[in-house]
Amino acid sequence: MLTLCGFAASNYYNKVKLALLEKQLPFNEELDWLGETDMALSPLGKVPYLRIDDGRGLCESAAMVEYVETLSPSPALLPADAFEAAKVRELCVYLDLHLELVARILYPQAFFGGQVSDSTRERTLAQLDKNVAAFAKLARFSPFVAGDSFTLADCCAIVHLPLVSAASKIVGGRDVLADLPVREYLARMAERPTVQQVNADRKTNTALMMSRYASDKTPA
Ligand SMILES: N[C@@H](CCC(=O)N[C@@H](CS)C(=O)NCC(=O)O)C(=O)O
Repeated sequence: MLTLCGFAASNYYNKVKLALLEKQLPFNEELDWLGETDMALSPLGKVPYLRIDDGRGLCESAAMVEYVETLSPSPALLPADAFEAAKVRELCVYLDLHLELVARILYPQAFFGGQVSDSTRERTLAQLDKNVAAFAKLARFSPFVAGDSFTLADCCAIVHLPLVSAASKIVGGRDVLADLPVREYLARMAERPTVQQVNADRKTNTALMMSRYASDKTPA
C-alpha cells in the first residue's frame, strides 16, 4: 500500500493526492509537517513524498505522479499518443516551474505575515506576466487545461493556479491570471468529487497549520 506523506495544506501534496484519487488507487496518508519529514526518503526535507514498501520511497511530485500513472492503466492521466503525452508534461512544467515556483517568492508576504522587498515584488510580477503570457499560448481550458480529457496537467493546475492568483492579488494588487478563464475552469473542476475531497482536506489542514504557526509565535 502506498503512503502519501506530508500535509494537505501543501499544493504539491495535493497534486499527488489528486492523481491517486483520480486513479482510484488505495493509499494511506501520513501527516508530516516540515521539519518532521523522513530525510532518507526526501533528502531536501520537502513534502510530499511517497512511502512505498520495504523502506522504499520517492520524492518530487513530478516523479511521483509519473509513478502513480504507471501503477494502473485506467483512467489514463496521460494520452496514449507519445507527442500528446509530452504536451501534457510540457504544461506540467509550465505550471510547476514557470508559474508556481515564481509566485512562491511572494508567499511569505501573501500568506505568512512576512514581507518581500519592493524590487523583489516588481521583479516577480514582471516575470509572472511574461510566464503567464507564454502559458496562455499552451493552455486550452477546453474543458480541461490540456484539452478534452483530465490529465496530470489538471492535477497541477487545480492546486497551483489559485495560489498564483491569490499571491499576485494580495502582494501586487492584481491577479496575473485575470485574463485567462481560470475562475470558470476551477469552478468546473470543483464539481469533481476528487477535487472536493482535496479542497475539504486542504481547508482543515490549513486551519491546523495556521493554529500551530500562531502558537509557535506566541511568546512563552
Ligand atoms: N519540487 C518539489 C516542490 C515541493 C515543495 O516545495 N513543497 C513545499 C511545501 S508545498 C516544501 O516542502 N517546502 C519546504 C522547503 O522547500 O524546504 C515537488 O514537486 O515535490
